[in-house]
Amino acid sequence: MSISSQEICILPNKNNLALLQTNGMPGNLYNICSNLPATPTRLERLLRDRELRKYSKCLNDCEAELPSSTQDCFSPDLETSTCWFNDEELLEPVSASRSLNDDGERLDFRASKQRLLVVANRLPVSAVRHGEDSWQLEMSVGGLVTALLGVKEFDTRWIGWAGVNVPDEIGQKALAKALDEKRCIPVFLDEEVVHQYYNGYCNNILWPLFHYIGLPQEDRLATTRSFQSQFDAYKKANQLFADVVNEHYEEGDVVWCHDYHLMFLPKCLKERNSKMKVGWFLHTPFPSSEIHRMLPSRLELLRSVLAADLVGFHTYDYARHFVSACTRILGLEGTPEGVEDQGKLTRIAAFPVGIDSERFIKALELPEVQDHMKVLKQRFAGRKVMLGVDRLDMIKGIPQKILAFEKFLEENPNWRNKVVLLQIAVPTRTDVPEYQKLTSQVHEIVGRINGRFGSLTAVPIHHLDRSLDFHELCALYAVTDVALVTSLRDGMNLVSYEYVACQESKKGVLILSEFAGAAQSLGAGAILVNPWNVTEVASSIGYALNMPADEREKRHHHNFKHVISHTAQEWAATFVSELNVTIVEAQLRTRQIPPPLPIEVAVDRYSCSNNRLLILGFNATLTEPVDTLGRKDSQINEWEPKLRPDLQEPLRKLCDDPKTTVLILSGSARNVLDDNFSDYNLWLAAENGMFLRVTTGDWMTTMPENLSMEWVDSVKNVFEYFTDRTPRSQFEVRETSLIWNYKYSDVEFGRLQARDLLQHLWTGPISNASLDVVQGRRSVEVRSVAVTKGAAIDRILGEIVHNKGMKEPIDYVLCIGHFLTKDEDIYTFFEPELPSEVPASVRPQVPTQVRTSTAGSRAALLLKRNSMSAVEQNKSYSIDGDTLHLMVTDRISFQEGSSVLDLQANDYFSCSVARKRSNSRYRLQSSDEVVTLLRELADHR
Ligand SMILES: O=P(O)(O)OC[C@H]1O[C@H](O[C@H]2O[C@H](CO)[C@@H](O)[C@H](O)[C@H]2O)[C@H](O)[C@@H](O)[C@@H]1O
Ligand SMILES: O=c1ccn([C@@H]2O[C@H](COP(=O)(O)OP(=O)(O)O)[C@@H](O)[C@H]2O)c(=O)[nH]1
Repeated sequence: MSISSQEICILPNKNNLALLQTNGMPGNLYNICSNLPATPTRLERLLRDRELRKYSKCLNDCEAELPSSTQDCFSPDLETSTCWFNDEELLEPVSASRSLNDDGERLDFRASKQRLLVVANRLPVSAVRHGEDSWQLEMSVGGLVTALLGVKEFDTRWIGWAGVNVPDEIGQKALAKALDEKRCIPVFLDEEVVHQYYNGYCNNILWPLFHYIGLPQEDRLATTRSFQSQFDAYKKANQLFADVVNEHYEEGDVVWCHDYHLMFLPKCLKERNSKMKVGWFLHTPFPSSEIHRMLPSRLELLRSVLAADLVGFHTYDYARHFVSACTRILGLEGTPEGVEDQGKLTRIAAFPVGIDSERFIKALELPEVQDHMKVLKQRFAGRKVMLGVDRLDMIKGIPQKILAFEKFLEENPNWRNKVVLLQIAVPTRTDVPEYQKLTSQVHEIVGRINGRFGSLTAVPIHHLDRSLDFHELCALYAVTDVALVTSLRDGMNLVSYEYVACQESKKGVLILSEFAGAAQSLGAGAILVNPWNVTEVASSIGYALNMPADEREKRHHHNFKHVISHTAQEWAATFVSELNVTIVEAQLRTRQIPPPLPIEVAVDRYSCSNNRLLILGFNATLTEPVDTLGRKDSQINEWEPKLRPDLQEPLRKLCDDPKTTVLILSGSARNVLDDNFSDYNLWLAAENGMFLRVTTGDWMTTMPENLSMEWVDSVKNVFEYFTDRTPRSQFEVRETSLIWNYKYSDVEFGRLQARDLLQHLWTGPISNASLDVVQGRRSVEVRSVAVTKGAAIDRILGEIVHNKGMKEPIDYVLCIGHFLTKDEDIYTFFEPELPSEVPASVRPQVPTQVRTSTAGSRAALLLKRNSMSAVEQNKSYSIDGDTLHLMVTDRISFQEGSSVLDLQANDYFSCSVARKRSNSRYRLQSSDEVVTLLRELADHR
């Protein structure tokens, strides 16, 4: 067969090949291409990845059909790579993705597969020892193994625990060698660690909690006492996993950590190598933050997971719960993208797992499976068969299922000899007491019901306490009439997927718990039930058994389509692709994060200068950070920001230094600045610079004359409405702006209300006004477009220069603040490297490194040192109540060769405080660092 077959896929020709290559594909698909013409959006990148995956799969499919003679002509070294496990053998060779172009030239598209290190507590095989250095490997059972066995697109190695204690070196070496053939790498855990980490912390604490069973109740004191040692063992075990990963890691590898056993792993890995690409996926539900809050180690676990680049869950609900836990418990910012902490974004998303459906569908044709099917059909001839396949775990709701079946038999005597329930209950975690109790409980119920409804020749429930092999399982899935999945909570539940995959001919009915993740994907075709409602489950059994063929067909068709298109391969490829994209995005984003302020340099330049200007923001710069988590009732009274007590002394020293001018530039109202700074010798600029005073003088306004404030009343109405409806929110009416603040309210409710409030504003009072709506972290502010700190600064400077009678140009500027983006124009105002827009005719002559103004409105900066009268001539005053109005016009005459600002590039320090992204040159993490900085400056006169 020729491979140019267009029905199968679009094969590369010279043109689209060129396109792939210019995009850096596929050879360097996962490396950042610094010379990309334009940065594609995430969607574009993901779509491109998806296309490439389809494309590469297509090439593989085409190749599988190549005549051997065609295959032979490819170079043999391309054939050596091996791929991930297949069903029985675990390993199979992988072929290269190759093709011919239109001109018959051979193209090799098998980009070397990306190396993937899968790290999970359990390896896909469990080891059984047969002698000092002899091991037998058996497949492990569980959804995680099933899901990951379907992953074939990568050059994968699996790192995990082999489920056995191997204390001796000979045994360890022999096991490592046996596993190596299966591309598995063991992590050796000693018995005590396993007991405390796996049986204890993982399966007795995290597992029940994540499935809403809560923390152990019975022996509360013992659990409380052992909690810390179990958590210590958990961390130790995670570190052991990290050590093995580090040993095998190669640059560029993707490290994919799995499940609740390894929540600490992302942190361990990133601490050692921050460049490692780390993803973490949870196979269980992530519960509501109200449940997660109960965990004594709640903070540490969340923080460790957030060290990953990408965090994945089966469903949107679990992802939502996780984000909510991070906002409520850690006080971090949840965004549609994920969770942000100090500028670092951890992407959070849903990636519903699937199965390798083809494996199941093909297996049905195998003679062994056909034989099993025949035996089963004969064995249960004349009866309908219902199937349950679960690990014997309390989350699976096996007792509830059996009780519902009992109720059905009770209420439907006509069905008593006509239906049977086959329940496969695979023993699991048998060392944990809760699981041992469950086994006896289930046996007891089954015995009672069989005694009640059984006869000499038949029983209604066939209960098996063991696992089945793959062929037996497929046969069971194929011949049964109804599958009954009644999990009380379940991350996904792959049994339901497998059942659907095997029912193409019989079109059996799936009864599925609404508390399984699978309900979100198979809910349309399944009968959804609340497993706690035994009556509902019993009647659903009746409905399923009596369902007409056409309805069964429709329902099955719906689900079958989903199962064959949402496969394990697709799941893994999407996750890894998203992880790669996330890394690219993070690198693009870090470009917007300024570097930390080099405090020593800032201090050094300060001490070398003669006329310094310090511009300090107030809120979150000179105040204590708001502790959103430890909100105490008393704090609600502290709406007004307060200067940090530890800043009083350094600030006083700075203000009293004749070589230093301090300007507090804040959005706050005048009275707030008066209350905090009246005793200092400095300048106050309130309401974003619209009001100005030196503390020895009166307030004056720098407001532009034509500033319209007609909108205030209508915006006030909207703010009042939302304040009434949002507990602990508050609004403030300033003279030039209105601000609604919800920093003490419930974060999520506050954010919802803010969204709603914006809608009201945009569609109502401000729709035609020349206003800006500025969204802060926990606030919404409305102000006139003309009101910004950068717009006010030239007028302020003019007044300061004049008032102080400065004889020397300002040769050092430090401008620090937790400013809104709108106000960051203050940083650019002083930026020496910006091109000048001042007309050449009026531009003064300045040394080359010295800044020149960027706009005519910055005229005050360019005042001739000795002609302060120029300011005088262009200034007018008027008095309105207690406010002195200061009007500075731009009609200032310049003289060549001098300036009030003689600022070299390295004497200018713009610095954002506690902002994730900023246009400032530098950043400080919090006001604590501001304290350090100001103390240092104060000590250098
Ligand atoms: O290895 P064990 O401790 O005996 O437990 C077996 C596995 O159980 C859990 O599986 C989950 O993963 C499935 C696939 O994503 C999902 O469908 C199911 O709902 C989950 O319960 C556990 O998360 C795994 O770590 C265990 O290996
Ligand atoms: O005798 C058995 C019973 C179950 N399974 C497999 O165990 C997995 C169970 O996954 P599921 O997601 O339903 O639940 P989990 O056990 O992971 O909680 C499925 O892939 C089953 O095919 C198996 O291999 N042999």
